[in-house]
Amino acid sequence: MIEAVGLTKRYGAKTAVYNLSFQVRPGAVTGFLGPNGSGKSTTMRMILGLDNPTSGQVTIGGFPYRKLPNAPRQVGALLDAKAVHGGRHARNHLLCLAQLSGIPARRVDEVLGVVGLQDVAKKRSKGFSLGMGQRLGIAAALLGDPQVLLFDEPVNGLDPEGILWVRNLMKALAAEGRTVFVSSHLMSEMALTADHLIVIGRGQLLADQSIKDFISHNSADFARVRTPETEPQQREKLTAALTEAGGQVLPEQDGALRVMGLPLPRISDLAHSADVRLWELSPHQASLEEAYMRMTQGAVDYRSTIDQKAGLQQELPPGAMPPPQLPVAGQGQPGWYAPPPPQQGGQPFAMPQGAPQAGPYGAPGTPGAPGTADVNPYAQPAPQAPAQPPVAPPAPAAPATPDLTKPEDAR
Ligand SMILES: Nc1ncnc2c1ncn2[C@@H]1O[C@H](COP(=O)(O)OP(=O)(O)OP(=O)(O)O)[C@@H](O)[C@H]1O
Repeated sequence: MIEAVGLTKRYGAKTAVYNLSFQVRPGAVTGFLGPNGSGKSTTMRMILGLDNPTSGQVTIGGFPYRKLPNAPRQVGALLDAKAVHGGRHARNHLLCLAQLSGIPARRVDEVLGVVGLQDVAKKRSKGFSLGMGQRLGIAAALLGDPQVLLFDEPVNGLDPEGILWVRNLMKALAAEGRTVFVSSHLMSEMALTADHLIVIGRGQLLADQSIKDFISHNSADFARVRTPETEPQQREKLTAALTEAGGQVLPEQDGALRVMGLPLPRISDLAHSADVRLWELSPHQASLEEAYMRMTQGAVDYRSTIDQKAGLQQELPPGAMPPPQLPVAGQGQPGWYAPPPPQQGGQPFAMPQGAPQAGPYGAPGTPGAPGTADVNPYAQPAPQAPAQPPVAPPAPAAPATPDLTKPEDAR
């Protein structure tokens, strides 16, 4: 198990990671998510003893990495696939790593087979594609047959077959009881691979929960309902009936209705009672991407502000009208990319603040832990922190978090 307690890392004036506490358990794939620059790689480097925390600590199986007996046999990692001596053959590269750790040479050929590089084992890695480099990095991580594995963006540059292979590999490693901690920006892939998520924003913990809970706490499922287009009054009648029954009804661009807060059978019954015919009644489940975008939208540091097509557009002659924009399904609607929270007053952005509290999975809190006495560089006068930040109970909406919508310098 990997355990971080009050982990903080500063680079000069820059706080890359702040007071991060979490556990990564064996037997599951734990996804590590966060926007660019949120501190994922820094956290992974501290786990691997490549960077020293400014305060707090992180241990693997109870030991800081540098104190782990025979660490390469216990922990394998892929941090930067390009960190390879390009002039060396793939096999020689792995052989060097194996010899440094007392791993027998036959294991090198084994892992080359596992990652599918056996045919290019004698080729210099500087000629490798991005995907081949990733495979070589994964081979290096597997070399010591470790119980704990860390992968920073392992599917970066892999083709669909490679992505599927990595997904199955991660799951298989976890199924063998290993601890698998993997970062990725590919939400669709993470949704298929990870069992549990740790999400950070600007170096701080935003969520530590199962994928299922993460999606349900940060997005809302809804039903799409369509009435006959030829009879608009039916749509009005149904909207009134659903609203009266406590549903939230939003018009979709194609004329359908998006209904939240009512189960499908109830919608069907209400339509029947109102004598409204339905052409469509379908369930829509929120995706991990929607939930993630919703949770992290206030913690994104790097966002394009410029319409990249602007410079390509020709100026219109005086008096001319621009051509009509083709509608994009759902775009501009409330909930596009950021569906409403599951319950009014939910606190999907709640982050740990205030008094030390119980850690995830009932781990002890961090009173007196190194780092907790630090001044939070992001702190603003904030109301009561939730008792269990990642899974905030319904409460009157309140900004329990620092204002992450402002750039750090402006706070
Ligand atoms: N050695 C360093 N010196 C100074 N600042 C650093 C250093 N390493 C990281 N940082 C800063 O710390 C912050 C976190 O960086 P980090 O690379 O950990 O983020 P990340 O979540 O891995 O980002 P990405 O998703 O883009 O890979 C960034 O603002 C980065 O500029």
